[in-house]
Amino acid sequence: MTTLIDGNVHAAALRARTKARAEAFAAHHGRQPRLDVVIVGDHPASRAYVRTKTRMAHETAIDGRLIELPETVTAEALLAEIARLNADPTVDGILVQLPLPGHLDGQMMIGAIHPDKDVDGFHPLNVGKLYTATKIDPERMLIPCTPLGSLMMLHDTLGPKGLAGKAAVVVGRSNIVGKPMAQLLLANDCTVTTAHSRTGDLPAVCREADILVAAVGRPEMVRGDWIKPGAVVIDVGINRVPTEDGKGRIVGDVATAEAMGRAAHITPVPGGVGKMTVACLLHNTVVAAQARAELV
Ligand SMILES: NC(=O)C1=CN([C@@H]2O[C@H](COP(=O)(O)OP(=O)(O)OC[C@H]3O[C@@H](n4cnc5c(N)ncnc54)[C@H](OP(=O)(O)O)[C@@H]3O)[C@@H](O)[C@H]2O)C=CC1
Ligand SMILES: Nc1nc(=O)c2c([nH]1)NC[C@@H]1CN(c3ccc(C(=O)N[C@@H](CCC(=O)O)C(=O)O)cc3)C=[N+]21
Ligand SMILES: [Mg+2]
Repeated sequence: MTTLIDGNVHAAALRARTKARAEAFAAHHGRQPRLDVVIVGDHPASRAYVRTKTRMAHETAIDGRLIELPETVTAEALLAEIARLNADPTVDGILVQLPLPGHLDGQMMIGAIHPDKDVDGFHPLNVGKLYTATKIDPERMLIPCTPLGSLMMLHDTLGPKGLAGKAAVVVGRSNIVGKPMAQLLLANDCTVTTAHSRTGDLPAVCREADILVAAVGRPEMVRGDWIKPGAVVIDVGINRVPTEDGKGRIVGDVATAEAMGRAAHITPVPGGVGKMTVACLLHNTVVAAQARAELV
């Protein structure tokens, strides 16, 4: 028997707790926590994601704003926009949607965001804190949203001590998902393997995993027989694949139908990790707002 880990349920619970905190913040400070999302260009999928983020913010008593810049914006103009948001005391969280157009350096833009407002947890200072922390505390650190959401679902599924000693395999080593995910699992006492495109015999590596996280960006690459019976599978992938009716549909990086009956628990796509990513972004916004309010 395989159970689905319902991202909608987990995300709704986290958003409810976050909303209560956001309302308490507003009652105390006379303004809502504020999140500014910067999007460059008009890639349709990116547009859809950022709209979800600002809509969910409003439903969570957070002042979510969208700043839309043209595809042709210069690095200087984008840096000036980030500097303006850094200097505005009513802005608690800044997110620059990635990827950026080719003429802009994403790492440079992330480095320009004030670390206290870096609700993605991508700034080198926050990355360094995550890397060196002996205790992961999502109340005191800005942790990348997708790995944090995945970790929260693992905690809820396996129990607070349920990760210790488990063999965890993360497929993918990006700075936004794979690497911070491996770091969180390590901090939770898993024995962690990070696999990537140069890994030899990836199916054999995956078969060792008690906890398998797929963050690759290849539709249904992880087959059912790569999954150790009884494993917990976190499917981070969001892949749009064509369908006969021309509308297309979203699938993950795991062949979910094949995993059924093999995995103990698996996150569906859609309705899994993605929902927690957005909820964690709102959580981080309130954490950032509270931390900044303590500073003044
Ligand atoms: N649900 C959510 O909230 C989110 C979902 N996503 C989705 O997660 C997926 C991964 O995103 P992201 O980390 O940004 O992607 P990247 O493209 O930045 O990284 C993909 C990683 O997968 C590895 N990889 C690629 N092909 C293979 C292969 N054949 N075998 C083994 N490893 C491989 C790459 O290895 P190498 O380093 O060697 O090139 C790389 O490390 C995407 O589908 C993305 O849309 C992303 C963010 C949030
Ligand atoms: N600076 C930055 N921070 C990010 O966190 C960031 C980013 N850039 N660039 C793109 C990726 C991708 N990402 C997702 C967020 C929500 C869903 C999501 O809500 N998914 C839903 C719906 C999926 C759908 O229907 O498209 C689900 O999985 O159920 C997915 C993916 C955040 N990212
Ligand atoms: Mg994120």
